[in-house]
Amino acid sequence: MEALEREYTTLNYGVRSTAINQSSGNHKALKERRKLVSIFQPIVDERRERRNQNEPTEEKNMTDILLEVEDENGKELNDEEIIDVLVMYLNAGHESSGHITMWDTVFLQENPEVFKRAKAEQEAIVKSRPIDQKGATLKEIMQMDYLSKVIDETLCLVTFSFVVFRQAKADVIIKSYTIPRGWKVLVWFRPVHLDPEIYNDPKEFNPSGYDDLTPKAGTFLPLGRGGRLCTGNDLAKLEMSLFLHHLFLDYE
Ligand code: HEM
Repeated sequence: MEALEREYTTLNYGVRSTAINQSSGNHKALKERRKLVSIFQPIVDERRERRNQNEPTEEKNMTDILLEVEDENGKELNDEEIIDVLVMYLNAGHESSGHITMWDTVFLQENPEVFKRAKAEQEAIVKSRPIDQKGATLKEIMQMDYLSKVIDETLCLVTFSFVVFRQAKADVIIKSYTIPRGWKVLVWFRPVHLDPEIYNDPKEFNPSGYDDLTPKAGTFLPLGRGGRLCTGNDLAKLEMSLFLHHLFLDYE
């Protein structure tokens, strides 16, 4: 696991950098990616072999499912495609929520009033819980209104995925500038979240700012938008809520 984390760290440093030369972050990231592929390949080989031999597996995992899927013409994924999905999911699903949770704890520590209010909400939820209930339920998580705002504010302030890549499918005109069809575009999310015309005091950590706010389309982007919206957005929020729920209740 530690070795995987090291490879991912280098990959992440270079993933949004420009391919300038052999010592650039981008070049190193591609090198680390090849290492990750070589870590995943034997896993895919082993699972494929089991499948070919019809060997029962104790537990079906994501690799097994990816080996099974077919498109509308019955075409299966090849090894490269399967490994691509595995590399991407581990990265997208692990680093991001861990990072934001870390920032949640930092902002909560720096803002004792917010901490107090968020803790009180959790304590109230637990108070009205049946005595024999173990752990938080989904219904309770839906009631964590203030905690949800704490997480949204952290997501916004940090904007972990600060930029995404797109390619213009047609000529696009924005404020008299033309982005020609086929051009690659970097879409910067962070300046949107830090724009004082959209958010009051955007650099302040203020979860209550969401009390009466219905963000206008395209102004809340920490989890992306449109067809490529983060597939793990609900899972990420669930993970972060559960972590903070236990942090508030079990630690001083
Ligand atoms: C706080 C946590 C997270 C943040 C901030 C985050 C952010 C994002 C953003 C901004 C995108 C859009 C990228 C783009 O438009 O090109 C994205 C896509 C994606 N995320 Fe997340 N994510 C988080 C957690 C997760 C988790 C937990 C998973 C999976 C378990 C996940 C899986 C994915 C996948 C698969 C995509 C690609 C979707 C596609 O291109 O169709 N993410 N994420």
